[in-house]
Amino acid sequence: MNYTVTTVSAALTAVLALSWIVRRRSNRDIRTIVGPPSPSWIFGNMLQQLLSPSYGDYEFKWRKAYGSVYRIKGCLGQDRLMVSDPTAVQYLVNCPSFHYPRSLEALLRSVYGAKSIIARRLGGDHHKQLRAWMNPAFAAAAVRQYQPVFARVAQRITERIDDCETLSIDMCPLLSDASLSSISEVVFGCPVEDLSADLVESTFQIVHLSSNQSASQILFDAISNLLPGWILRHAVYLPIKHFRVVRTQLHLANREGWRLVREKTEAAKQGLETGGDLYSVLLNSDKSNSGRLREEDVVAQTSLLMVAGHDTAAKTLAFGLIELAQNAQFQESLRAEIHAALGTGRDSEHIPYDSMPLLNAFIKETLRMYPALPISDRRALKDEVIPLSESIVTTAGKQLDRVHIRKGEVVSIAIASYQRLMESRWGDDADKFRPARWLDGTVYQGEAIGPYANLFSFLGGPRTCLGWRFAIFEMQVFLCELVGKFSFSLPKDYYPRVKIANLLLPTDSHGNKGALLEVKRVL
Ligand code: HEM
Repeated sequence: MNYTVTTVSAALTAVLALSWIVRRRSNRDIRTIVGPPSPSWIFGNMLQQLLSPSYGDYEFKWRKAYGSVYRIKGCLGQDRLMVSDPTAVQYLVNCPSFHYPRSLEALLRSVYGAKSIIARRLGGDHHKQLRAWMNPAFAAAAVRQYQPVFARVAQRITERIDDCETLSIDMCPLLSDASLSSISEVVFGCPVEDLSADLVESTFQIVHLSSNQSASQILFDAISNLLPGWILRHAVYLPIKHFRVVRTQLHLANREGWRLVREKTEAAKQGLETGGDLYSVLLNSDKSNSGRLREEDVVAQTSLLMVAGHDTAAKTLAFGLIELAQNAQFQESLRAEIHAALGTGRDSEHIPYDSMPLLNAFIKETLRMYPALPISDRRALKDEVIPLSESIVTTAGKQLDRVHIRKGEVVSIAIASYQRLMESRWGDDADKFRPARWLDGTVYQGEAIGPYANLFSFLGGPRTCLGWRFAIFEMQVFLCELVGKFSFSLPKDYYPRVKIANLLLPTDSHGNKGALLEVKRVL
């Protein structure tokens, strides 16, 4: 009895304390911004946003009803700003006063390591320096040289499809294995089979763990964000299964990273050819102007490149194939374009990938409708003012052309919502998958805010995705191979859905993950 009373009192005290912290931090400006009613104090609108049957069921309607800047309720009565206004999102990614929420920052440090480029974002100059070193390996000319690797890996997907005994194939594992193979060959200079099997398994386990979303996880994240950073950084040492997986990943990635780096430096010392892989390029590059990239800095990128570089591209491709399967006519036209580009007997090395209008319109439309990261939260490190491209009217009837944000408040960059803006960006049918919009002049041609096609799928500003050219080129090569050789259609009674669990995931109508397609040889 005493035990129960104590537990209930402790829980009540904790809830009151958390609600006091949240209220103390809340800001009048945000509270007067219009937004949907909240169905629950504990979860606010978060379950609608993150656990709806299909991602965007609520969010895309809210955007239409309340505009490109509106307020939703987070867990425990917290106010959150949802932003898809083009000026505002651009400001959020360029302004150094906005950083990851504490729980995400702690997670990124734990999975990728404190010295990985993504965890060094607060380091300002250090982050800039690391990017300057890594950038040349991701520049257009460098990425072009990876073509034979992408083509070889794509052929292996074909072989695996040919080996399948059933007509219906879940394309997700095939694409996931293939993108990890590309990363392994391009970044580390060896086939994925030569990497430590434990590390490969651990990488897939991390992807698997991060592709689950639940109400308790959402609440846990919200509470974590209220805790001081040092507690979160130490929490990873708790004896909990998820944390053990995270610790193992970082340990294995560091061990493998050092093995690869030592092998490459040893080979270079002996005057042996080390190849054109990214790690060799980074280790051998001449840094006479800005100091040398240390070996430990190269090693520190191993976990990040393995996890972030493969799952994003694989999921994007899976969504693209699901759309193709639902549009037989476009699929035929795309295949005809690929066959024409291949010509008679021309090998894939000579395909003019950038001059294929349907292929590139299709990739842009896939990235627009299915940004791997549909929403990205930022925490204000100090009081800030976010400018807007269009003014908004508050619940009190006041017109705002900028929004005041207080230190500690969370703003969500609504990437997927931005990519469905009608009037100012993508046209009246922005909710529809229609690659032709990129060819018929529908899309906005003005000032670009992301690195590619005015999209925000790779974010923008000084922390734009480093691998965006890599991802585009890989998708071009994989699609030419797959659509050139196979036709894709949806199995009977299969209704694809889109879920979110950190990244967007394809599922069936029962929530089972995967992209099940009927795949038939056509060439
Ligand atoms: C379709 C595929 C991809 C998408 C949609 C994508 C998207 C993104 C996004 C949105 C970010 C910013 C994350 C944030 O700030 O929260 C990011 C960062 C990053 N991405 Fe990608 N990515 C893709 C593929 C790749 C590939 C293939 C690589 C490497 C080979 C890569 C390497 C990186 C790195 C290193 C960063 C961190 C950059 C920094 O912190 O300065 N990405 N990516």
